[in-house]
Amino acid sequence: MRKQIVAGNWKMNKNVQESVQLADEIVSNVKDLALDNTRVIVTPTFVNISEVVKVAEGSNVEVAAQNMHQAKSGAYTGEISAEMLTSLGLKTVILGHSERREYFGETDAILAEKVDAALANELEIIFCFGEVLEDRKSDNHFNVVESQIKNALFHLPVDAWKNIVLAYEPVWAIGTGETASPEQAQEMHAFIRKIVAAQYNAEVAENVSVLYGGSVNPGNAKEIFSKEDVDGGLIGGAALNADNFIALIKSF
Ligand SMILES: O=C[C@H](O)COP(=O)(O)O
Repeated sequence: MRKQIVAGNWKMNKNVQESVQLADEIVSNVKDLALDNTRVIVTPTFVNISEVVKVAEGSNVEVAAQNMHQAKSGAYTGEISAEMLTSLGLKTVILGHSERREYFGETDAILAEKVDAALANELEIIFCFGEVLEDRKSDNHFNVVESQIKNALFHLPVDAWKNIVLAYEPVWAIGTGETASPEQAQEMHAFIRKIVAAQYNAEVAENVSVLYGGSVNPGNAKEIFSKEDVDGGLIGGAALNADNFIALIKSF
């Protein structure tokens, strides 16, 4: 049975004290929840990961990274390798976020390399993709999503998929307050499962968790998460406040 996941992407927010405080509030609130089939993940910015790892140690809150470089090591000023993440005890990295694609020029080809580097280091990947508004308006959203997934992930062997989580994030819904309707999310998630099944098999498609991201908040999460093919969310703004984040975890 695939896992439900609530992952908070803190993006470039919170200094070290604020990160520790937020992590602390989340850890102490999540501690008493029965999370049989739900994973809770927080992703602080790189410089705050170590401190947040200390707070989350021994708890049911996982810490992940927002990005990594594809090279093993070397002259890549300002970058972080997969091995650096695993050396902190991390097990998961987000790749392909639309902000990385838009502001840092991450192409499908670069993302395929990052995917390979992460998996070579036994990191699980939360792989993000999603269409921009023009694609949605011109009814091109399924093609865009299919090509993003295909170009970065379909070269992988079947067994690599146990380390893949998919996150559909329509760009027009990120940080805008405008969410995809639960029906739009369900429609896309079902499509994603269909193309994964066609490329691999029904079991891979059934087992992969597919998260929705884009203006999820405590007011709309329940309805979105209740959809058959929606296995949770990748949360931005609402993950920066412990009460909101906890409410989302309780929304299944
Ligand atoms: O990674 C998270 C997404 O970009 C969603 O961000 P948001 O919840 O602020 O719209």
